[in-house]
Amino acid sequence: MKSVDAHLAQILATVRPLAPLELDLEQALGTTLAEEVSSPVPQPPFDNSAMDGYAVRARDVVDVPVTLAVIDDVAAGSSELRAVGPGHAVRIMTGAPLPAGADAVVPVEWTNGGTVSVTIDRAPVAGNAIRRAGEDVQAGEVVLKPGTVIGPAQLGIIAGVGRRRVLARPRPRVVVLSTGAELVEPGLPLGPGQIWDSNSVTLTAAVRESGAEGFRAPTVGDDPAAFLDQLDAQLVRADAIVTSGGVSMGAYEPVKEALTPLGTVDFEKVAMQPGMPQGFGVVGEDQVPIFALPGNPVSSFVSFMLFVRPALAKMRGLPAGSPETLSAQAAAPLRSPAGRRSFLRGVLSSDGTVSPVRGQGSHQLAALASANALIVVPEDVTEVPSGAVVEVIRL
Ligand SMILES: Nc1nc2c(c(=O)[nH]1)N[C@H]1C(S)=C(S)[C@@H](COP(=O)(O)OP(=O)(O)OC[C@H]3O[C@@H](n4cnc5c(N)ncnc54)[C@H](O)[C@@H]3O)O[C@H]1N2
Ligand code: MOO
Repeated sequence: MKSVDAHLAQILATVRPLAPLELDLEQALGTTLAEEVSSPVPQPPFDNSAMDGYAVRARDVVDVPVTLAVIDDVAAGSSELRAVGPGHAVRIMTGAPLPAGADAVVPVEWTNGGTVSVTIDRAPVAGNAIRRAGEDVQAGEVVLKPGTVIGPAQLGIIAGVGRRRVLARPRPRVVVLSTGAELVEPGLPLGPGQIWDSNSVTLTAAVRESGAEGFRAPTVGDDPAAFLDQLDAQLVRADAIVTSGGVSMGAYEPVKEALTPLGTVDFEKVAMQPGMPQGFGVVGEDQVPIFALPGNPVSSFVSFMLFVRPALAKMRGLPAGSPETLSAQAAAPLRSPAGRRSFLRGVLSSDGTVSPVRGQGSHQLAALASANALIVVPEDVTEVPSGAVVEVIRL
């Protein structure tokens, strides 16, 4: 059997980062920056007030209370400014440019709020409540580096330095395709022998949570030709395809039957539990990566976390590898089949212990939904005593 690490290594050697595109601000959230972004001007671009109050010369407000003549009123956005001379004050709002001559701002709370003259009863130090030009960023300074994921604050600084478009790797478009004649759309009634399709819902959500765009394609039955038709139809909008079901040893395995003759997708047994049967390769003219995951609900989800998620990270231009683990103490004894790496479903507590959930079958989706971690038991370990230290992957 192929090892988990060898399977991931093959996947990561195959998938490529998506080519960067010029994206509008509206499209850039969640994408990966592929250029340096710098500010053409200092930020703030000019000295300005940090508070609503009065711009003054600090040396005029040493002995308080003192009354000064209010010679002007400046709001944020004002451009015509009168200089502050001896005995003068200018009423100023937060963000408004500091008039020449002034070297301190007195918050309105320290005054009587006058508009013709103002009485100030607390002395400011020079520089009080002034935000200096360039205090955040110097002109030409780099504010974001390539490889940064653009979240809300990063998008904000891109806009804040005046950019409308940015060069970034887009979020991969991933089509999720469930197969199985027994599958019924959630919300519709079940007939005999049928179950509701949960895998495509889980996997599409997992795609989105991995920073990619997930599209849930219509489910196909057990017919390899119908599967290939659906695949063909979906390939036009896909940077990657994830399928579920139809990859094991049964009489009707549409994914395996349809893809094996192409010669570009391998179906193998990977030494893990759950998730042993795995298909991976490329399809179509553009050599789109395809992940043919096993149909058991827990198996497909665990496979996604171990193989698809790192691949999506690589496609996004981010560091990619095995999921991060942390150490925890097993709160109960654990069992694992010899020669396979187990990913048991567990609940990780804040006290650093992890308890396996009841129901470790690869069909037990409700048990998975009650877990917040996968407990990793190595290939050469079959029993873990209670209290032993184990590695866990947070879900
Ligand atoms: N003789 C063998 N039988 C099986 C083997 C084996 O090595 N030899 N491997 C087992 C393992 S391990 C797994 S995992 C499954 C994988 O099966 P398939 O990928 O072919 O998946 P299906 O047979 O289509 O379905 C398996 C199971 O999962 C349910 N399922 C499928 N799709 C969905 C969906 N979208 N939503 C919810 N549930 C789904 C399906 O009804 C089956 O119960 O094979 C074992 N058998
Ligand atoms: O390996 Mo299968 O994925 O256990 O259920």
